[in-house]
Amino acid sequence: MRAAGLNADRVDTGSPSTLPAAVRNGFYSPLTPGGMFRSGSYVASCLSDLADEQVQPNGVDLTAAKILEQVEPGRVGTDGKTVGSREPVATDNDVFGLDPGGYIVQYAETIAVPENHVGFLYPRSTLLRNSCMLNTAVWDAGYEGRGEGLLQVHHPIRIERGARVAQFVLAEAAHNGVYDGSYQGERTGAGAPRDERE
Ligand SMILES: O=c1ccn([C@H]2C[C@H](O)[C@@H](COP(=O)(O)OP(=O)(O)OP(=O)(O)O)O2)c(=O)[nH]1
Repeated sequence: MRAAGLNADRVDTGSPSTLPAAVRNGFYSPLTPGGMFRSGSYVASCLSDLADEQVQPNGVDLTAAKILEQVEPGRVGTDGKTVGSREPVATDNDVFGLDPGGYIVQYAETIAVPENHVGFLYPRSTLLRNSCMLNTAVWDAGYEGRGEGLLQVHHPIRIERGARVAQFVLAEAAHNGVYDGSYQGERTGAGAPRDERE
């Protein structure tokens, strides 16, 4: 990620020099409060377009709006990156029939990660129990958008559009600045469809 407005949250640990450099330099303290995971209702307050059944004890379930298949190579370089083009997987009666392979899932919900927090996403265990996995990255403080994940299918599966596939959780966290990267505001623009369910 890229961070805007660097605002180092240093802590005075008073730690002896035998501690790791990150602790000595004040960037991390085992005594720093934080790392506390928030309740499902708190997480729900940071998301829009939710149904009651999506709010779980420790987080909020996200639904699959669209599933895509990558058709052109992407690029990750030292000077930037590009995402290769993808094409939507067709549905049959609103069901994605997926053969083994890698797919991109676009979530229906808009997430706004509040300051002093970091987000993590986990697959619904039913995916794992069906030989599928959802791979995810870090959700930065200040990010807002409808994100994406990598769905690995190791055995054919049928996923209905709008079905719950993942759970998003929020933990309190110190951070340096807020998210200001290229994915800020993705799929939320005015004039864009409310979501991509149709
Ligand atoms: O599984 C995930 C994890 C994160 N995000 C969102 C939230 C995160 O804040 C944003 C950017 O992620 P990251 O910082 O990893 O992107 P990058 O590859 O470093 O690109 P950039 O520097 O343009 O942000 O994407 C997702 O959509 N899916």
